[in-house]
Parts: sequence; structure tokens; C-alpha cells
Amino acid sequence: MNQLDIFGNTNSGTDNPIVKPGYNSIKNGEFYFFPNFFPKHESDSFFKELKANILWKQESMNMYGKQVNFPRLTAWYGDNDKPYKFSGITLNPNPWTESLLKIKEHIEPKSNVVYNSVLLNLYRNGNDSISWHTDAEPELGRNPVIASVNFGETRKFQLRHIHTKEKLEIELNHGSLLIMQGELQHYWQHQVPKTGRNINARINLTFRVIK
Ligand SMILES: O=C(O)CCC(=O)C(=O)O
Ligand SMILES: [Fe+2]
Repeated sequence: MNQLDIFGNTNSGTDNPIVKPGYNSIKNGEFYFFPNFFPKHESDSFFKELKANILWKQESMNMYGKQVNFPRLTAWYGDNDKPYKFSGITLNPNPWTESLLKIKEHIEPKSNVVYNSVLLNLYRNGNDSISWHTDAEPELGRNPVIASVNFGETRKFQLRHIHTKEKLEIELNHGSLLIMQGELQHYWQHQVPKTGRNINARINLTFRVIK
């Protein structure tokens, strides 16, 4: 279906090869997708706990001389010696919480990586979003492994190849885990588009290794 949402975004051209649970190899990248990684009762309690206790912040960026709010709330946690720069702002991490460490320890064996930081996004409703970008900041190094954990409302996660413009879409549901690796961040942008649907909040956590 080619459907325009109220912001004029279209799904047309979403050339959606089947995203199967487990390992997926695509042109210039690879990822693992586990739709039901956390059981429902655990996901429910993580969602509640994180929404209430994470130090959510409204960050903004300077665009053509004006401060513009990001269309979502964000928070940064991790080892204390790893500041992180993105979109012109520098984030100093808050110390790990018990829940974040629990999630981190749960996902690490799946990724074979020890993460030292996590960026959290709170999408309060369908009007919150993140637009096309890569997670290829210099401090992430070459071929970063990034683990994305999702609680709350299901949102569409779209990938777009920077050269061929091929698109791929993954529905990131409550309790799902997506591990992106290989060259993916160097060849594919991603976004979570706005939606006109009347939906609840979603929390996304991306665990990263800052060099
Ligand atoms: O919310 C998501 O699924 C993606 C978040 C993201 O791309 C980011 O924080 O860099
Ligand atoms: Fe990202």
C-alpha cells in the first residue's frame, strides 16, 4: 500500500524484502532482529520504570540561527568518561541505573560486545520522530555494533541505502531487539517517521561502544 501520512511521508518505494527473525544479511550491512527478545511482563515493567525514572531532557539544536527542539525527549547514560557529540551538542552521560544494567547484561551475549553507553529516546506520541541519519559518529569507529531495544508502542524503523536509495522497513515492537553491525552505518541511513495514528509512547534504547 502506498499511504500518505498526514505529514506527506509516503511508504511508496519501500522495497521491503522479508525481514526474518534472527540474522539478516543485506547489501553493505547486516543485522539481527529478535521481535520477542524480552517477555511481555518484563517489557511492561521496563517501560514503566524507564518512563518514570530516566532523566528525560528536551534537547534542541541551532538551525539557521533559531533554537529548534528535537521532536522527542532524550537521555544519555553510560561509563562516566565517555562524552558523546551529535547534531552539534555534547552529552555527558548519567551513571548506569539498575534497569539499564539489567538490559545491557541481557543483550550483550547476543551481540558479543560490551557496551559502554546508551542513548535513550522517548517518542511521546506519533508526532515525535527521528529523521534520516546514520550512527556513524567518529567516536563509534569503523563498523560499529549498535543494539536497539524497544518498549511501548510499535513504530516503523526505516532504512535507506545512501547510494541505491533502496528502502527496508522493520516494525520495532514492544520487547524487540535489533542489532545493527557490519558496514550498515556507513551505507544505510535510518529514521522513525511521524505517524498520524493516535498512539502511545515508545522508548528506544541504543546501546553503543564509544571508543
Ligand atoms: O528510535 C529508534 O528506533 C531509532 C533511534 C535512533 O536512530 C538514534 O537514537 O540514533
Ligand atoms: Fe540512529
